[in-house]
Amino acid sequence: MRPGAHAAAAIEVLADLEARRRPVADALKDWGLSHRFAGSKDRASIASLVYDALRRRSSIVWRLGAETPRALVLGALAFTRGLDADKVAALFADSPHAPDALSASEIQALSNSKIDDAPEWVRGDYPEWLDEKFARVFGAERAFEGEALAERAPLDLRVNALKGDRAEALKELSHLHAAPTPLSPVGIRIPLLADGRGPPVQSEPAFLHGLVEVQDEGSQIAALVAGAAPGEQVIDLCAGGGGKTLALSAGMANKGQIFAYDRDIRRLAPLHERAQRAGVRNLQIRSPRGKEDVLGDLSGHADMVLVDAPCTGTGTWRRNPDAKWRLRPNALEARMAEQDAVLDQAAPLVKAGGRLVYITCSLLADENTDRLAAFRERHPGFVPSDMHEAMGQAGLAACESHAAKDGNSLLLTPRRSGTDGFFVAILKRQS
Ligand SMILES: C[S@@+](CC[C@H](N)C(=O)[O-])C[C@H]1O[C@@H](n2cnc3c(N)ncnc32)[C@H](O)[C@@H]1O
Repeated sequence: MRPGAHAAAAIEVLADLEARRRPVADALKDWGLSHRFAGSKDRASIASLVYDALRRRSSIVWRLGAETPRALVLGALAFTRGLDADKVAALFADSPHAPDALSASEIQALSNSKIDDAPEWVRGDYPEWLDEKFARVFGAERAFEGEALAERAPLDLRVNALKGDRAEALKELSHLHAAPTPLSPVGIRIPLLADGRGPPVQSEPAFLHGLVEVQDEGSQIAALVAGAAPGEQVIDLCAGGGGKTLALSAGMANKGQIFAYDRDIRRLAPLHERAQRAGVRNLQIRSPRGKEDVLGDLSGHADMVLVDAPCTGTGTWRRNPDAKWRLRPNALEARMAEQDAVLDQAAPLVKAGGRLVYITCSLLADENTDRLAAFRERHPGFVPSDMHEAMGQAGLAACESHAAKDGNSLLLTPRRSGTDGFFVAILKRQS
């Protein structure tokens, strides 16, 4: 397929998304199934164009004065790929399967559009209803934070200390131009391919024998700050597929015990095989069993309970650009209620003197500092720990500038730390 045909296909996929309001991955998959002549490179190019269009949706609509799938693709080519109007016009004329030729008004819009006087939510490419919430956290910087959230995310790996060290992993992955990440001492970054995809690291021997795992640097930092130490009793209450569980186990050098739980047994399922590959030997997976309290025996038992809470995922929009346009106020309300519930569930599991680590991949204060303040009113025996101290102990002195002014939490963002957005706070149980 020629690039013009890729553009036409991207327009089709965006039209399907608009008509059926569903995740972009589903729409792309269906397109692939009904166009079997398209090879994997074609499908990757089409997906990359669709994702770029979604990343910049509101600024493209503002610049081109149209909200059609065609306008989104034109805007993605011009404003994220830097093609001038003549190059876009040539691309639209390069194949019989390309979209219709550019009109004079489209050429003019691509050549002259300006964005400087647009409101923050347009420049920052996030939904208008979130502007007030972004302003609360980022003030006058919010459009810049939004812009960074609209960039492509890097491909990061975590080196598994149970299997080897970073120097070894860098050597094994040198053909992929692997380099250390700037902040996490166990992080490796792999450059993306030209079409925005990462190379297939999951087929690399280093991955297959458990030396590396795919994990964003922000997620690595959140797990490192939690500071699971050898010999501790740790409960990972929202373990999901176990990204943080595996990182905690590596920090514990397989000594002590981790109990991994998630209320959704399907999410936990991959952890069994991942833990085996990673050489984890101190893990008990506590799968939910109907109404049975499978953590009942652990009341007051844990040195640490990690709550990697369900959230809106606003910090991960670089990886899921369609999610930002699908997010609605009622979904935020639902996540907040879940966060309160899971924090209440965590509290009695922590032993006196132990800690509760609260993590989200959201940037919204409603899901972060507000939830902690509400929790502390319900559970006055928990007090905030100093994040500077936690980061120092975790070998993350380079992250200290990302601590909140009061030192009680940490906020990472693509703009500030070059990672996905993560919020972390540690509460100590006094009584
Ligand atoms: C952000 S995801 C966890 C990601 C995972 N920790 C990782 O690093 O890969 C949040 C998880 O919380 C789970 N969850 C939501 N409410 C819960 C609850 N009340 N108890 C336990 N798990 C819950 C969801 O099923 C979801 O898997």
